[in-house]
Amino acid sequence: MENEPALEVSSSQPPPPKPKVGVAVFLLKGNKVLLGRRLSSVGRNTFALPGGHLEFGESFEECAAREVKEETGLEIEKTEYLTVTNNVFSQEGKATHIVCVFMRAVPADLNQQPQNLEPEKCDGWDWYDWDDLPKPLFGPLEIMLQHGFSPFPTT
Ligand SMILES: Nc1nc2c([nH]c(=O)n2[C@H]2C[C@H](O)[C@@H](COP(=O)(O)OP(=O)(O)OP(=O)(O)O)O2)c(=O)[nH]1
Ligand SMILES: [Mg+2]
Repeated sequence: MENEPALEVSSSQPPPPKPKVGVAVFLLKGNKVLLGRRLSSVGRNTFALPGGHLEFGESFEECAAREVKEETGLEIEKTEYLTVTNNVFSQEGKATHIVCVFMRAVPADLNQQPQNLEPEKCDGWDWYDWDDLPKPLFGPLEIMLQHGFSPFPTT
């Protein structure tokens, strides 16, 4: 058997950053959507959907259910894929690249109130009328809306 080429010993340079995969969930109740004001460094003080990063081996639906449960305590159902966006931005001098998968879902129990289970990341969750959304929205969300995106099913 031929010898494997010797592994190149890396120099002191850190490895280049890689894109991450985010999953964000339009949780819908009538004409309302669940939003919370972010306290995380990315998009601080802007209103965003519940969501987070895809874990190794997870489906988009599993990630959506896990993140919504971790952040709000709500169980979701009728989870469906909507769209994907490619977000490259610079935050506090740090380049960030996130491919974000947007899902929609409805709460399993319409009477269950969202809880703020990660208060270090979010100021609190509330339902907002689609026609009267709070400002400012998280950048990637704002751009989608400016392009006329709607998460509601067309029937
Ligand atoms: N939560 C959320 N993330 C979004 C939205 N739009 C969007 O592009 N993303 C992207 C950028 C976020 O940095 C990325 C991951 O979400 P996140 O920032 O809430 O992550 P997290 O700390 O809750 O998750 P984790 O690292 O603990 O898994 O998804 C949105 O409306 N809400
Ligand atoms: Mg999150």
